[in-house]
Order: sequence, then structure tokens, then C-alpha cells
Amino acid sequence: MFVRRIAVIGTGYVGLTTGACLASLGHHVVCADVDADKVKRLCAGEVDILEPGLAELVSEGIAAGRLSFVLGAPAAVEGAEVVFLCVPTPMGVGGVADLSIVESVIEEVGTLLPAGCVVVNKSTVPVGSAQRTAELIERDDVAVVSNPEFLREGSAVHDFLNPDRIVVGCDQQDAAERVAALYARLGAPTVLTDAASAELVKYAANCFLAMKLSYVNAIAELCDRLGADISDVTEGMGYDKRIGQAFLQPGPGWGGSCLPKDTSAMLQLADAADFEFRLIRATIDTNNRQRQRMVEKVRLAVTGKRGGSLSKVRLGVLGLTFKAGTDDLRDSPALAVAALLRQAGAKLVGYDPALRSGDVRADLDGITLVDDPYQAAEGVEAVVVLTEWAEFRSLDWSKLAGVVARPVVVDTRNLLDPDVVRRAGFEWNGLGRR
Ligand SMILES: NC(=O)c1ccc[n+]([C@@H]2O[C@H](COP(=O)([O-])OP(=O)(O)OC[C@H]3O[C@@H](n4cnc5c(N)ncnc54)[C@H](O)[C@@H]3O)[C@@H](O)[C@H]2O)c1
Ligand SMILES: O=c1ccn([C@@H]2O[C@H](COP(=O)(O)OP(=O)(O)O[C@H]3O[C@H](CO)[C@@H](O)[C@H](O)[C@H]3O)[C@@H](O)[C@H]2O)c(=O)[nH]1
Repeated sequence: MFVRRIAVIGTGYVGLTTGACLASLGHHVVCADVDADKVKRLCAGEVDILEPGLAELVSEGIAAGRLSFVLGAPAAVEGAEVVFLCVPTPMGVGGVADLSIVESVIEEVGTLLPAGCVVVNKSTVPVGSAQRTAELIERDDVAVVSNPEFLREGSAVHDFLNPDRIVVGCDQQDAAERVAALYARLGAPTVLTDAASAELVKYAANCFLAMKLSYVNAIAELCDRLGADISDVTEGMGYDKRIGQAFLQPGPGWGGSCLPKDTSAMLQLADAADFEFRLIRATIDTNNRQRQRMVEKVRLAVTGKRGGSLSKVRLGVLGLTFKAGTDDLRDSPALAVAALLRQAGAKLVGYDPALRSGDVRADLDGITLVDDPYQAAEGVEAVVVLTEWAEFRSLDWSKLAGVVARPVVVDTRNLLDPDVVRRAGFEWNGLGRR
């Protein structure tokens, strides 16, 4: 059954993907944002985030008359049967989830919501938020449902349309069923539960993923110390169906706009429930140490000794986004490691396939951004791979050997084929690899 009018508030990674995908499933969707320029561009079918297939879906939705964009939430909720909240819930003071944007939207639209409509919280919010939202709305004729989103950046459309599961939580069965019905065509397993459980699923899932990564990064460190090989170890672990091969790739620490803030919010959530969640504390601490550990790897590779000085050492950095396939720099481990290298006195020249040298994002302060990986390697003491862009695997390493000051690679993603790099005369340093 198609819904005549869905409102989506917030047109970022989650909101725009939700709006465009729901329109592609046959629903009528009006998306709202506070950013007037963004709304103007979206009305013209222009999508300014790197997400495969999203621009096409937006254009198709507009052309079919099922997708439109308006400025401000009030304009979108008029006549809406379902209102999705997809606004940011960033890390607030002390690590808690900052709900001020969600609450300001509720304040803006609370009295404007049509009778009988369902407000769906798709933003990642702590347990108790659906109840709090209902209290803020103060209306018997409006239900609030939790419907967390599990898409990954870089494959947002694919993940939305091919979900592993749909989770819908509400204390009113009919409202939960109405929301679940929106996804019926996707044929995904659906968990219908209460709001608190649905809200916790999201944090529990993200924290589990972060924990898996901290664990694998720690095992990689152990491999370094014991002379074992992490790729064989993870392969051997991953064939166990209870573990699986996914999310076992060691790296410079996990980052992005979600795992760091959600692990932190989970700690605070547990703390407020008088539970010291030591496992999550250790997961976060291990991640912070991993970034520092990457700097030590570079020190050792460049100077030949632990704790050697990186002062005025020129380094070529390949990859700055938080992972490959996205142009998102939020909480990027690559940028965090780069910042530590700068603090240690190194001079950084960076290249990232998703960024151009004209890109003056504050985060990049101190990194000279160039448009060509070979330019980034000119005269450097080491090439440091920080993001797992596939194109780095097919670089011409002989050509790179001709431009660097010293043929040293620190591959913090275990991305490159060590044999290829070594054949070009480079010393290759990975994580936990023999
Ligand atoms: N990015 C992801 O991969 C992902 C995946 C699952 C869940 N989430 C969660 O979804 C939520 C949104 O994340 P995102 O990455 O899409 O954020 P985003 O920063 O990409 O986009 C948020 C959008 O909301 C708009 N906005 C801000 N205030 C507004 C208001 N008052 N009215 C209307 N629009 C407003 C912003 O202008 C922006 O366009 C967060 O809670 C996040 O944790 C994110
Ligand atoms: O084997 C791996 C997999 C990932 N990463 C790193 O882990 C971080 C997070 O990666 P990923 O989970 O793919 O990115 P997100 O797009 O932030 O997606 C996560 O966060 C979203 C927002 O909550 C959730 O919806 C997704 O399910 C969840 O995977 C990145 O820094 C990756 O480089 C690794 O180091 N090794």
C-alpha cells in the first residue's frame, strides 16, 4: 500500500536516502531541510554527497512527481501521514547524544502535525527518546515510532533497499505496523518491538561493530609482537559462521559520523542507568591508542627507532576520508592520525580521490592537499596509506619510487600488495603482517 504523503525532515545521508528510496518504492515524499542552498540544489536534482545511485533516484523521484523538497520542517508536514525525523544527533557535552535539533524540530511542527499521523524517529537517539518525543508533542492523536537506520555511507542506497532487517519499535501496535508496511516491498526480516528495545538495537549494533574492530586491531598488534600474520588469523577466524569474515579488516582505528558518537552515547546511557559498561570503555580506549600506534609505526619506519623524531619530516598521505567510497571527513581516523603526525612535527602532503586541492575544509588545516598521488609522494621520507581507496592498489609503484626521497610505505589499512610494492624497491610496513 502506498502512502500519499510522507514527510522527511533533514536531507543528509539518512534523510535524502530515505526520501529518495521511499519515493522509488512508490510513496509520495516531501523532504525538508533548513539549508536553503541545499534545498534549492535538490529541487534542481543536484545531490552534493558522494553516494552511488542517489542522484539518479532523486532525479527519477522528481520526474515521477513523487519526490519534492521544501525549506523548513513546517512546510513538509502539512497533510503528512508519516513524518520521518532524520536530523543530526551529534556528540554533546560529556559524550551524550545531543538531542537539541530533534527537539527543536518537534517544537516547530508539534502543533502542525495532522491528526492521526505517525512521527518516526530515524535519527540515532538514546533509549527513552520516543517517549520523550511523545511528551513534547503532547497529542493523543499522534503516535511516535522508533525506526533506526543501519545504512553505511558509500553504499547508502544499496543498504536502504537491501536491508538485513527493519526494526520498528512502538508501544502502539497499529502505528508500528503502518511504518513496517512502508518497507513491505523490500521483503526484509522485520523486528516489531517496543520503542526502548528498538532504540537500543541501534546502539547495541554499532557498539558491537566498533568492539569487533577494536578487537581485530588489538589482535593485529599481537601479531606484530608475536610474529603471526593478521590476514591469515582473520581468515581463519572468519570461516566460523558465528564470527563471519565481515568487519575484520585492521586499520588506523574506526571513525566516521556514527561509531565514535554512538559508542560514547552508549557509555553515557549505561552510566545514567548506573551500569559501568567497561567493554565499551575498553573499545573506545583501544581505538584511541590505535591512532597513536600508527604514529609510532611511522616513527619506526622513518627513523629506524622507536620514539624517533618526525620533526620536519615530509610525509605523503594517501587517503583522508573516514573510509573509502565516501567524501565524508567527519571523525576520520585518517585525519586524526594526520593531526598526531603534525603534532609530532611532520610536514604532510595529502591526496584523496574524493577531495580536490581547492577544497578548503577547516579539518584539512596543515595538510597540503594535491590532486595527484604522485605529487603527494614527491620528496617524502615515507608514503602513509590512511584510507583504503582501491585505486591506491593500482598505483605505479616504480613511478612513485622515482619521486620519493626514501622508498618507505606505512600501509595502515593492509591495502597494498606487499610483493608489488617491494618489487618496486619500497620497504612495506603493514599492520600485523609478516
Ligand atoms: N550517516 C550515516 O551513515 C547514518 C546511518 C544511520 C543513522 N544515522 C543517524 O541519522 C541521523 C542523521 O545523520 P546524517 O548523517 O544523515 O546527518 P547529516 O549531517 O548528513 O544530515 C542532516 C541534515 O539535517 C539538516 N537539518 C539540521 N537541522 C534541521 C532542522 N531543524 N530541520 C530540517 N533539517 C535540518 C541538515 O541541514 C542536514 O542536511 C543521525 O542521528 C545519525 O546518527 C546516520
Ligand atoms: O573491516 C573494517 C570495517 C570498517 N572499518 C572502519 O570502521 C569505520 C566505520 O565503517 P562503516 O561501519 O563502514 O561506516 P559507517 O558508514 O559509519 O557505518 C556505520 O555507522 C552507521 C551509522 O550509524 C550504521 O548505520 C552502519 O550500520 C555502520 O556500519 C570506518 O572508519 C572504517 O574504515 C575498519 O577499519 N575495518
